[in-house]
Amino acid sequence: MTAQQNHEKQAAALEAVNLVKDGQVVGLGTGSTAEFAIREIAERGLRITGVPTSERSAKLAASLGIPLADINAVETIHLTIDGADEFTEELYLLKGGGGAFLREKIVAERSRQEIIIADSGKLVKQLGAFRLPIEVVPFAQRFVWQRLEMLGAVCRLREGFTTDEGNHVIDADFGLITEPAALAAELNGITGLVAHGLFIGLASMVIMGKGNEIVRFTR
Ligand SMILES: O=C[C@H](O)[C@H](O)[C@H](O)COP(=O)(O)O
Repeated sequence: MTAQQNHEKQAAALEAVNLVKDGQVVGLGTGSTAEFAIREIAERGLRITGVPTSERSAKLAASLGIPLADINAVETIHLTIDGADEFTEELYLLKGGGGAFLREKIVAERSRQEIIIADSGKLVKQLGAFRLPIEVVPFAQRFVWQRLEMLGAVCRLREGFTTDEGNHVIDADFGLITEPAALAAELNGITGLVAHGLFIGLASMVIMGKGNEIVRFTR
Protein backbone atom coordinates (compact mmCIF):
# COMPACT_ATOMS: atom_id res chain seq x y z
CA MET A 1 0.00 0.00 0.00
CA THR A 2 1.47 3.38 -0.96
CA ALA A 3 1.50 6.46 1.27
CA GLN A 4 -0.91 8.14 -1.18
CA GLN A 5 -3.40 5.25 -0.96
CA ASN A 6 -3.15 5.32 2.81
CA HIS A 7 -3.76 9.06 2.85
CA GLU A 8 -6.85 8.70 0.61
CA LYS A 9 -8.24 5.83 2.67
CA GLN A 10 -7.82 7.75 5.90
CA ALA A 11 -9.32 10.94 4.47
CA ALA A 12 -12.40 9.01 3.26
CA ALA A 13 -12.71 7.31 6.65
CA LEU A 14 -12.55 10.59 8.56
CA GLU A 15 -15.23 12.08 6.32
CA ALA A 16 -17.50 9.07 6.86
CA VAL A 17 -17.11 9.26 10.63
CA ASN A 18 -18.55 12.80 10.45
CA LEU A 19 -21.88 11.07 9.69
CA VAL A 20 -21.83 9.10 12.96
CA LYS A 21 -23.81 10.42 15.91
CA ASP A 22 -23.76 9.53 19.59
CA GLY A 23 -26.29 6.85 20.48
CA GLN A 24 -26.26 5.14 17.10
CA VAL A 25 -25.69 1.50 16.31
CA VAL A 26 -22.91 1.43 13.72
CA GLY A 27 -21.83 -1.46 11.49
CA LEU A 28 -18.05 -1.74 11.58
CA GLY A 29 -16.57 -2.89 8.29
CA THR A 30 -13.47 -4.95 7.67
CA GLY A 31 -10.16 -4.16 5.97
CA SER A 32 -7.49 -1.50 6.05
CA THR A 33 -9.86 1.35 5.09
CA ALA A 34 -12.58 0.40 7.58
CA GLU A 35 -9.87 0.14 10.21
CA PHE A 36 -9.17 3.86 9.85
CA ALA A 37 -12.85 4.53 10.55
CA ILE A 38 -12.95 2.26 13.60
CA ARG A 39 -9.87 3.97 15.04
CA GLU A 40 -11.38 7.40 14.35
CA ILE A 41 -14.66 6.52 16.09
CA ALA A 42 -12.64 5.58 19.17
CA GLU A 43 -10.37 8.62 18.85
CA ARG A 44 -13.35 11.01 18.81
CA GLY A 45 -14.91 9.28 21.82
CA LEU A 46 -18.20 8.76 19.96
CA ARG A 47 -20.68 6.90 22.14
CA ILE A 48 -21.90 4.26 19.72
CA THR A 49 -22.58 0.56 19.80
CA GLY A 50 -20.65 -1.30 17.12
CA VAL A 51 -21.81 -4.30 15.14
CA PRO A 52 -18.61 -5.82 13.74
CA THR A 53 -18.52 -7.53 10.33
CA SER A 54 -15.65 -9.85 11.29
CA GLU A 55 -13.80 -11.28 14.25
CA ARG A 56 -10.87 -9.12 13.16
CA SER A 57 -12.86 -5.88 13.41
CA ALA A 58 -14.50 -7.04 16.65
CA LYS A 59 -11.07 -7.54 18.18
CA LEU A 60 -9.81 -4.15 17.03
CA ALA A 61 -12.92 -2.29 18.21
CA ALA A 62 -12.90 -4.04 21.58
CA SER A 63 -9.22 -3.19 22.05
CA LEU A 64 -10.10 0.48 21.47
CA GLY A 65 -12.92 0.38 24.02
CA ILE A 66 -15.85 0.53 21.55
CA PRO A 67 -18.87 -1.30 23.02
CA LEU A 68 -20.09 -4.08 20.72
CA ALA A 69 -23.42 -5.83 20.24
CA ASP A 70 -24.35 -9.09 18.59
CA ILE A 71 -26.23 -8.39 15.36
CA ASN A 72 -29.08 -10.57 16.60
CA ALA A 73 -29.49 -8.36 19.66
CA VAL A 74 -30.02 -5.03 17.86
CA GLU A 75 -33.24 -3.65 16.38
CA THR A 76 -31.62 -1.23 13.95
CA ILE A 77 -28.22 -0.55 12.45
CA HIS A 78 -28.25 3.18 11.72
CA LEU A 79 -25.28 3.14 9.39
CA THR A 80 -22.36 0.97 8.41
CA ILE A 81 -18.94 2.14 7.28
CA ASP A 82 -17.08 -0.39 5.18
CA GLY A 83 -14.47 -0.62 2.42
CA ALA A 84 -14.53 -2.22 -1.04
CA ASP A 85 -12.07 -3.72 -3.47
CA GLU A 86 -13.72 -2.10 -6.51
CA PHE A 87 -16.72 0.14 -7.09
CA THR A 88 -18.41 1.78 -10.08
CA GLU A 89 -20.20 5.10 -10.36
CA GLU A 90 -23.49 3.13 -10.33
CA LEU A 91 -22.44 2.00 -6.81
CA TYR A 92 -21.95 -1.62 -7.76
CA LEU A 93 -19.34 -3.03 -5.41
CA LEU A 94 -16.92 -5.91 -5.49
CA LYS A 95 -15.90 -6.86 -1.96
CA GLY A 96 -14.28 -9.66 -0.04
CA GLY A 97 -10.55 -9.32 -0.50
CA GLY A 98 -10.28 -9.80 3.25
CA GLY A 99 -12.76 -12.69 3.21
CA ALA A 100 -15.37 -10.98 5.40
CA PHE A 101 -18.01 -10.43 2.70
CA LEU A 102 -20.71 -12.78 4.04
CA ARG A 103 -21.01 -10.97 7.36
CA GLU A 104 -20.43 -7.64 5.59
CA LYS A 105 -23.37 -8.32 3.29
CA ILE A 106 -25.65 -9.36 6.14
CA VAL A 107 -24.78 -6.18 8.05
CA ALA A 108 -25.17 -4.06 4.89
CA GLU A 109 -28.63 -5.49 4.21
CA ARG A 110 -29.70 -4.64 7.75
CA SER A 111 -28.26 -1.13 7.72
CA ARG A 112 -30.29 1.98 7.02
CA GLN A 113 -27.25 3.42 5.28
CA GLU A 114 -24.25 1.60 3.86
CA ILE A 115 -21.37 4.05 3.54
CA ILE A 116 -18.42 2.80 1.50
CA ILE A 117 -15.02 4.41 1.92
CA ALA A 118 -12.26 3.98 -0.63
CA ASP A 119 -9.08 5.32 -2.15
CA SER A 120 -9.24 6.48 -5.76
CA GLY A 121 -7.68 3.26 -7.08
CA LYS A 122 -10.92 1.41 -6.27
CA LEU A 123 -13.04 3.29 -8.81
CA VAL A 124 -13.46 1.27 -12.03
CA LYS A 125 -15.62 1.47 -15.16
CA GLN A 126 -16.46 -2.23 -14.87
CA LEU A 127 -15.95 -4.65 -11.99
CA GLY A 128 -13.84 -7.75 -12.39
CA ALA A 129 -10.13 -6.92 -12.60
CA PHE A 130 -10.13 -8.04 -8.95
CA ARG A 131 -11.11 -11.73 -8.70
CA LEU A 132 -14.62 -12.21 -7.33
CA PRO A 133 -14.57 -13.90 -3.90
CA ILE A 134 -17.08 -16.71 -3.46
CA GLU A 135 -17.75 -18.23 -0.01
CA VAL A 136 -18.57 -21.88 -0.26
CA VAL A 137 -19.62 -24.58 2.19
CA PRO A 138 -16.70 -27.08 2.12
CA PHE A 139 -19.13 -29.98 1.44
CA ALA A 140 -20.24 -28.28 -1.79
CA GLN A 141 -16.84 -27.02 -2.95
CA ARG A 142 -16.39 -29.25 -5.99
CA PHE A 143 -19.98 -28.76 -7.12
CA VAL A 144 -19.82 -24.98 -6.77
CA TRP A 145 -16.43 -24.87 -8.51
CA GLN A 146 -17.92 -26.73 -11.51
CA ARG A 147 -20.92 -24.41 -11.64
CA LEU A 148 -18.64 -21.37 -11.60
CA GLU A 149 -16.60 -22.84 -14.47
CA MET A 150 -19.83 -23.39 -16.39
CA LEU A 151 -20.47 -19.66 -15.95
CA GLY A 152 -17.06 -18.94 -17.47
CA ALA A 153 -14.94 -18.38 -14.39
CA VAL A 154 -11.35 -19.43 -13.83
CA CYS A 155 -11.29 -20.52 -10.19
CA ARG A 156 -8.62 -20.49 -7.53
CA LEU A 157 -9.03 -21.71 -3.95
CA ARG A 158 -7.85 -19.25 -1.30
CA GLU A 159 -5.38 -21.73 0.19
CA GLY A 160 -5.23 -22.06 3.97
CA PHE A 161 -8.05 -19.58 4.52
CA THR A 162 -11.25 -20.24 6.46
CA THR A 163 -13.94 -17.60 6.92
CA ASP A 164 -15.38 -16.57 10.28
CA GLU A 165 -18.28 -18.93 9.47
CA GLY A 166 -15.92 -21.87 8.85
CA ASN A 167 -16.27 -21.88 5.07
CA HIS A 168 -13.80 -21.74 2.16
CA VAL A 169 -13.27 -18.98 -0.39
CA ILE A 170 -12.90 -19.47 -4.13
CA ASP A 171 -11.52 -16.43 -5.97
CA ALA A 172 -13.23 -16.48 -9.36
CA ASP A 173 -11.97 -14.65 -12.41
CA PHE A 174 -14.91 -13.83 -14.68
CA GLY A 175 -12.97 -11.24 -16.67
CA LEU A 176 -14.67 -7.85 -16.75
CA ILE A 177 -18.21 -8.21 -15.46
CA THR A 178 -20.50 -6.48 -17.94
CA GLU A 179 -23.75 -7.30 -16.14
CA PRO A 180 -23.11 -7.48 -12.39
CA ALA A 181 -26.78 -7.76 -11.40
CA ALA A 182 -27.34 -10.70 -13.76
CA LEU A 183 -24.22 -12.48 -12.56
CA ALA A 184 -25.20 -11.88 -8.94
CA ALA A 185 -28.62 -13.43 -9.61
CA GLU A 186 -26.99 -16.52 -11.22
CA LEU A 187 -24.64 -16.94 -8.26
CA ASN A 188 -27.47 -16.52 -5.75
CA GLY A 189 -29.08 -19.61 -7.26
CA ILE A 190 -26.17 -22.01 -6.64
CA THR A 191 -26.74 -24.33 -3.67
CA GLY A 192 -23.77 -24.44 -1.32
CA LEU A 193 -22.55 -21.04 -2.44
CA VAL A 194 -23.07 -19.04 0.71
CA ALA A 195 -22.15 -15.57 -0.54
CA HIS A 196 -20.33 -13.73 -3.29
CA GLY A 197 -18.57 -10.40 -3.27
CA LEU A 198 -20.95 -8.56 -5.62
CA PHE A 199 -22.94 -5.96 -3.67
CA ILE A 200 -25.76 -4.70 -5.87
CA GLY A 201 -28.13 -1.99 -4.64
CA LEU A 202 -26.65 -2.03 -1.16
CA ALA A 203 -24.35 0.99 -1.03
CA SER A 204 -26.03 4.28 -0.16
CA MET A 205 -22.91 6.35 -0.80
CA VAL A 206 -19.25 5.95 -1.66
CA ILE A 207 -16.85 8.44 -0.15
CA MET A 208 -13.59 8.40 -2.07
CA GLY A 209 -10.32 10.09 -1.20
CA LYS A 210 -8.57 11.45 -4.27
CA GLY A 211 -5.32 13.28 -3.63
CA ASN A 212 -6.30 15.93 -1.12
CA GLU A 213 -9.94 15.93 -2.19
CA ILE A 214 -13.03 14.01 -1.19
CA VAL A 215 -15.41 12.83 -3.89
CA ARG A 216 -18.88 11.48 -3.09
CA PHE A 217 -20.94 9.11 -5.23
CA THR A 218 -24.59 8.64 -4.38
CA ARG A 219 -27.52 6.81 -5.93
O1 LIG B 1 -13.52 -8.75 3.11
C1 LIG B 1 -13.02 -7.65 3.07
C2 LIG B 1 -13.73 -6.44 2.69
O2 LIG B 1 -14.69 -6.59 1.70
C3 LIG B 1 -12.91 -5.19 2.53
O3 LIG B 1 -13.79 -4.13 2.73
C4 LIG B 1 -12.25 -5.01 1.18
O4 LIG B 1 -11.45 -6.13 0.92
C5 LIG B 1 -11.40 -3.73 1.12
O5 LIG B 1 -10.26 -3.85 1.92
P1 LIG B 1 -9.22 -2.66 2.06
O6 LIG B 1 -9.92 -1.54 2.72
O7 LIG B 1 -8.12 -3.25 2.92
O8 LIG B 1 -8.73 -2.33 0.69
